[in-house]
Amino acid sequence: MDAGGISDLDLEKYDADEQVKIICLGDSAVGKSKLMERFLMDGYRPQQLSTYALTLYKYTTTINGKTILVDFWDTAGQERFQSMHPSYYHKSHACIMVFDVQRKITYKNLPNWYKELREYRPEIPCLVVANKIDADMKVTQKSFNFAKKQGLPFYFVSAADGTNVVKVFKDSIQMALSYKKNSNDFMDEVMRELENFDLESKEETSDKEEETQGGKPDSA
Ligand SMILES: Nc1nc2c(ncn2[C@@H]2O[C@H](COP(=O)(O)OP(=O)(O)OP(=O)(O)O)[C@@H](O)[C@H]2O)c(=O)[nH]1
Ligand SMILES: [Mg+2]
Repeated sequence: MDAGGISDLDLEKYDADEQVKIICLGDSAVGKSKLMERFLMDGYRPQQLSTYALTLYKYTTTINGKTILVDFWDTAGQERFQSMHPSYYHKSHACIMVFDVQRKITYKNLPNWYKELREYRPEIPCLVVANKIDADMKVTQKSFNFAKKQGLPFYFVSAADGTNVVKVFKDSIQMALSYKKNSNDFMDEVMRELENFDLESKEETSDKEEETQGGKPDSA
C-alpha cells in the first residue's frame, strides 16, 4: 500500500459516523480466525497456528451514506484459556458464536459460551454459526436446535469456500448498529446516564463561570 492509501484510511477513520465492536466466540479450531480472514481479506490460508491471544481487525464500510468503523475482536478458544477476560466483552455490540459441524463437542459447548456471554452482555445480538459445511454438505440437513431454542439467528457457513461468510458478517454489523441505537441494556443505560451526568455537571460549571464573568464590569 502506498502512502496515499494510508492517509485515505486515516481520513476515513476520523470521519466515521459510528463505531461498533463485534466479538467472536467458540472453541479452539472451529474456524473463528479463518472466517474473519475470509471476510476481511477475502482470502483463506489453510495453514496457520492458533490465534495467540487477541487479534483486532479494523473494518470500514458505508451504510446508508454513513461511514461505519467496525472492530472485530478475535481471540483463541476455550481449550487454552477456559474463559475470556471481561474486557473482551466490554462494550461489545454483537457476538458471532462459532462451532465446527465436524466436531460435536464444539456444538455441545455452545451453552457454556452463551452463558458467559450473557453474564457480561445480557442483551447484545448473538449470531450462531455452523462452520466447515464444505467438509460434508449433508450436515445442512441436520438440525442444530440450540439457536432456535435461544431465539438466535443461525447460519451454515464455510470459511474454506466462502459460503454465507459475507452474509453473516454484514448481518452482524447491521445488528450491532441497531443494538447500539436502541439498546436498553441496563449497564449501557447506566453508562449513558453517567456520561450525560458528567456533561451536565461540566455545563453547569461553565454556566457559572460565564455568569461570574458577565457580572464583571466591561473593560472595553
Ligand atoms: N474444511 C474446513 N476447514 C476449516 C474451515 N475453517 C477453518 N478450517 C480449519 O480449521 C482449523 C482451525 O481454524 P482457525 O480459524 O485457526 O480456528 P480458530 O477458531 O481461530 O482457533 P483458535 O484461534 O485456536 O481459537 C484450520 O486448520 C483451518 O484451516 C472451513 O470452513 N472448512
Ligand atoms: Mg483463531
